[in-house]
Amino acid sequence: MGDSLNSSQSNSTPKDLLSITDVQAETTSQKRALSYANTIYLLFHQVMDKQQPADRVVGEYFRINKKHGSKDRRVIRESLFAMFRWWGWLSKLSEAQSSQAWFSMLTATATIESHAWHDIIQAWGEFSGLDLSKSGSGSKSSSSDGSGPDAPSTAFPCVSSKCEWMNAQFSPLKFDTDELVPEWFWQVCPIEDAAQRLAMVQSLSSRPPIWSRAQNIDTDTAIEQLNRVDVPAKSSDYFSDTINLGHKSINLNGLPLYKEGKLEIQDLGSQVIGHICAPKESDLWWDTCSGAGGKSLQLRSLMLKQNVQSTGSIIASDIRRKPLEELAKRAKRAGFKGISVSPWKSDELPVPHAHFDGVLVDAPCSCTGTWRRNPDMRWIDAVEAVQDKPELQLDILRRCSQAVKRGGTLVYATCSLSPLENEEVVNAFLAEQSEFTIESSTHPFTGNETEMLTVFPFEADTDGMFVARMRRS
Ligand SMILES: C[S@@+](CC[C@H](N)C(=O)[O-])C[C@H]1O[C@@H](n2cnc3c(N)ncnc32)[C@H](O)[C@@H]1O
Repeated sequence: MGDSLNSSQSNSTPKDLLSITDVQAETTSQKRALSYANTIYLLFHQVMDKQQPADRVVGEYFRINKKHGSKDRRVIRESLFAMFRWWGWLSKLSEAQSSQAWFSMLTATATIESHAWHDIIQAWGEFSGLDLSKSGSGSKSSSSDGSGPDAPSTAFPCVSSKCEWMNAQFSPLKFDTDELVPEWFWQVCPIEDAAQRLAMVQSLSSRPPIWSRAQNIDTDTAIEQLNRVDVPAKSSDYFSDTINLGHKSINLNGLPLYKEGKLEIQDLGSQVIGHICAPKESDLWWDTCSGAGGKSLQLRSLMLKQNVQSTGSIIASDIRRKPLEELAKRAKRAGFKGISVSPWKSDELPVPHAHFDGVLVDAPCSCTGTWRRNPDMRWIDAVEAVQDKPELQLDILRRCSQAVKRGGTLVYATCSLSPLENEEVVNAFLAEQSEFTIESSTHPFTGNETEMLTVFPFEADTDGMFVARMRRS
């Protein structure tokens, strides 16, 4: 049994452990491979069986199991998250319910993701009994110890080539790219065009980079400072304050720029929403579902970019107190004075009616647009995650719209890719509220002029988002 399974997992039932009676680990690599396999198995089942988000499960596991070094953490974390990305295919291998099947899944995952820990992958391959020569695999990347960044994989440049490999390797089983997301996703997020459908699967099967925003600092200066501490930061083609921080995880608290409030993590797709709000420097905005204030901070930063003496301000509200406390910390770190909080205490507005130049409703939603970062959610959630939301979304939008003053702006946004939570909610609202009309906007990534704007993840390597801007007459 792998040595990763220590006393911290003692309340796990035996069925939580991989039963390895038919595998003999002899070499050091084999022993480590076995240990990783056990840990990944345990974490995978904790996520799937208990429906707990993988991020939280992994975070908690490493908090308790401090003995893991950085390579262990990387192998376990990346293998686990990769398994959710490919679970639509791997689940077909799991039907055998044997330890060999688990090793086959680990080997297939590591191979199609071109992971760098070759000694471990080789051991998993040996335990699985797979004949990897069958499908001409053998993608290698530059780092053999798993500590460095992976070289880009030339073996599997796209999801179709990965699919071909699976079909060749595991024949007579059949694999199709559409299966990488659950069937219900296509029902509530229909895409007719085959090329777009493939692009959607391709993006949902890969991780976006870490996107951030420079605030209170010139973007080029921020990028220079980040490059000096080996963060591969670069600008984006779309917004002047956006910084792409690459794919490697970063210790933000070790970055002076972050500690000084000059760098905020915010996905580029999410940044589109602030630009569609387009607040003027002296505006008063209400961020109605602010969470920890990603958009509040962006709105304030956009005001200050127009005028450092900006007199504008933002009131942030949420039904949860903790994120509002976090927002207050972030605003303090940035030195932003114009942000205050006003929590929701009931269905009554926590702010005055007909008072704001702009109201942003970044509504609670199914979060299907964030599946690239949380690949487990597609298997934990069911279609109800989408179908349950529109009634609440329309209710929040309806109530919050009362705070918009005449001539003011109302923006509705979600990180859902489903028209049920997006266009249909906005259309239902417009049908009952004749004072509001929709305004068209330019999609920043496609250049299309459109009334309601969906940011698809494949357009600019982002999360998926939706945003619509309305005006009160
Ligand atoms: C999509 S998140 C907001 C993300 C945030 N705007 C940001 O940029 O980080 C939706 C937020 O709506 C809040 N929420 C849920 N139900 C709500 C309700 N009935 N009224 C107001 N806020 C609600 C949630 O607590 C959550 O923080």
